[in-house]
Formats: sequence, C-alpha cells, structure tokens
Amino acid sequence: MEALDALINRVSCPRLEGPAPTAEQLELMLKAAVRAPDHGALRPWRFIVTQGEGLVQLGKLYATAAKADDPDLAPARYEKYCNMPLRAPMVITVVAVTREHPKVPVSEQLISAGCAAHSITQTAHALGLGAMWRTGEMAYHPQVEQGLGLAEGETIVGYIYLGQRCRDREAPRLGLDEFVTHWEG
Ligand SMILES: Cc1cc2nc3c(=O)[nH]c(=O)nc-3n(C[C@H](O)[C@H](O)[C@H](O)COP(=O)(O)O)c2cc1C
Repeated sequence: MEALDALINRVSCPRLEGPAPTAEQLELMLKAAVRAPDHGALRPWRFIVTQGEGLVQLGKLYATAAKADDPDLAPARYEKYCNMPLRAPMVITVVAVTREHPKVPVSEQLISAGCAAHSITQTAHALGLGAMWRTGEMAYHPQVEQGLGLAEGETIVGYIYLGQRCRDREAPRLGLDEFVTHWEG
C-alpha cells in the first residue's frame, strides 16, 4: 500500500480474527513504532507483545483487578473481563517510559509513546491487517500495571489489538475547514 493511502485511509477494526500477525509483520510494526518523533532521543516507550496463552492470562489479570475493586462482581462480569483481550489474536501493550528531564516534559514523552502506538496502527493498516487502539479502566488499574511489570514512571498509553480484519471499513471523510485556520499575524 502506498504510504499516503495508508496515512489518509487508516481505520480502526473493532472486530479482529486470527491468525495473529506474523513475526515479520510484528517486526515491521515495531520498527515503525521506534521511529516515532522523540524529543531528546529518550526512547520513552516499550512494547509488551501478548498472544496465545498470554491473552488468557491478561484477561485473568483484568478480571482479578475488577474483582479486587468489587468483591461482589457478578460471574458474568468476571467472564467479560476475562474475554476482553481475546477480542484479537495479538495485543501489543504500549508503555510510556517517562522520567523527569530538564528539557523534555513528561507530557512530551507521553506524546512520543502515543505516536509510537499510532505508528503500530498505521503499519498494521498498510500491511492489510486490522488494528484497534483500546484503553479503558484496565489501562489505568494499579493491579494490572503491577501484573504487567510496570515500574515507576511507566504508563500504559494503549493496548493495540491486532489481527485480520473481519470486514473493511471506509475512512470517514472529514472536512478540514472545521479544524484548520491559517494565521498571518
Ligand atoms: C488513547 C486512545 C484510547 C482509546 N480507547 C478506546 C477504547 O477503550 N475503546 C474504544 O472503543 N475505542 C478507543 N479508542 C478509539 C479507537 O481506537 C478508534 O480510534 C475509534 O473507534 C475511531 O475509529 P477510527 O480510528 O477508525 O476513526 C481509543 C483511541 C485512543 C487514541
């Protein structure tokens, strides 16, 4: 796919199916991710790749965290948390690795990690794969952060769900006038 086509027509795919991206596809997505713009070359990101049994374990981590918040959690809700990561055959957890820096505020480091996450979705689209950036409460739960081994200064910026597209979606055509002005002083 041409680069411009991929950039302009990327869409998210809420419904994904197997097989998971191949090792080659995964490498391309991660290579693109680490080329995200990065003030100070801090490389403020890391990527946790989960598939197969790992997805089952991730679901259990979510459900256990939800149960810790609400000991009366209904079994159906518990099950729902278990099934969340099973919506795709691969999930890449994008982690912002931030630290205090004299020139680069933490907010910029978070933006860089977000750009890295977006590069994964763009590359997935260019490869003909489907991707969906998700967060939700399980991106911010301390028990999930601990289970995934996050350290101080690390934040989940997104779970990128990846797989084969169940159906093709058209990118919405947004008029630019609403968002763009030209400033001439
Ligand atoms: C930081 C971030 C977190 C998101 N979290 C969710 C989420 O938890 N659930 C969801 O349905 N969409 C979430 N989205 C939105 C989808 O990834 C997607 O962008 C949206 O459905 C619009 O589809 P499109 O990308 O094809 O325009 C998130 C997007 C971003 C940037």
